Amino acid sequence: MLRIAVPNKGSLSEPAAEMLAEAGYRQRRDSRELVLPDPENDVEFFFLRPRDIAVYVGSGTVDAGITGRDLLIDSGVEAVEHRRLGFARSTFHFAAPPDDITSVPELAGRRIATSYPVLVSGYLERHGVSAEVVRLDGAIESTVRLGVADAVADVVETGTTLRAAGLATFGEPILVSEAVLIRPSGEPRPGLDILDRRLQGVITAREYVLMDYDVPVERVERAIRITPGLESPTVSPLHDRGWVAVRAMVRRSQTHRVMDDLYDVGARAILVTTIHATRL
Ligand SMILES: Nc1ncnc2c1ncn2[C@@H]1O[C@H](COP(=O)(O)OP(=O)(O)OP(=O)(O)O)[C@@H](O)[C@H]1O
Ligand SMILES: O=P(O)(O)OC[C@H]1O[C@H](OP(=O)(O)OP(=O)(O)O)[C@H](O)[C@@H]1O
Ligand SMILES: [Mg+2]
Repeated sequence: MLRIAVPNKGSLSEPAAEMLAEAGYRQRRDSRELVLPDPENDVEFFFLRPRDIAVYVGSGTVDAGITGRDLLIDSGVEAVEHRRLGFARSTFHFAAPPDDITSVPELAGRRIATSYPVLVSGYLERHGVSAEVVRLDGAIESTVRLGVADAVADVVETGTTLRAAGLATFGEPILVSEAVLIRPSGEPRPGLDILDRRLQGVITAREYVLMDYDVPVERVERAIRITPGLESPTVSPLHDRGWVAVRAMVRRSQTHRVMDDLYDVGARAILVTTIHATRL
């Protein structure tokens, strides 16, 4: 049985559970369940604190885990990022009151509050800046107002929390993060390939839509240049010999541009369908 660590709380927990359910795995019914065997799929889930997951994976106690790239790096543990999962996207930034600090060199000798001390210290060291790192568990944005720090280093998604605290980011992002599947270093454990293929299937199903349309035979080559599909689009005859039907996968983010372009070359009855699952 493949042992998989899954976040039990926080921002990663719900989207991770959703992705696993879409990949055909059992879901826990109660958020207090700590272990969930899924014998039908030959896996066992362990619900753990997101911050601890890298530690369990690094030591080989579990065979794989879902966590954030920022948490993996901050753990300092040797575990391998096996696949990006495309949710819980964020950037990790320095921020401070804009009338005080606006560049990384200005952090020298100042106090920086963060929940990610290893990640931040590593960055400062690489940039030759010597500053005091103050480790706190959360609500980092409040620390400047409360006088325990001069700047912060924290997760930024929309920037709303920073703005509300009167702070502004400066410098390049310290890290671009998202949820990732991690595994112990060395050879992947047997069974990881199946989990990985299933998760990849969910990611693809989310990233693509299925597009169907009819197009006059003499314009089909032009239409297909707009929707080349993943390997090659399906072209089927219609009852009216002058037309064919085409089916292809299209990037979700491109849906409307592609429909406009198809319409312009003469395609009609353009239909878009959501994909539930894929195995490529
Ligand atoms: N607002 C957010 N948007 C996207 N990702 C986020 C956000 N907040 C935290 N994360 C990500 O969640 C992971 C941290 O999860 P963790 O559960 O430790 O903290 P949390 O989500 O802030 O939960 P809590 O503060 O409720 O304990 C990191 O990978 C981080 O990048
Ligand atoms: O850029 P935003 O969209 O505002 O999101 C970023 C905020 O979200 C998270 O905080 P969370 O709500 O988890 O509280 P915490 O600081 O107590 O962890 C993170 O730590 C930031 O504070
Ligand atoms: Mg938080």
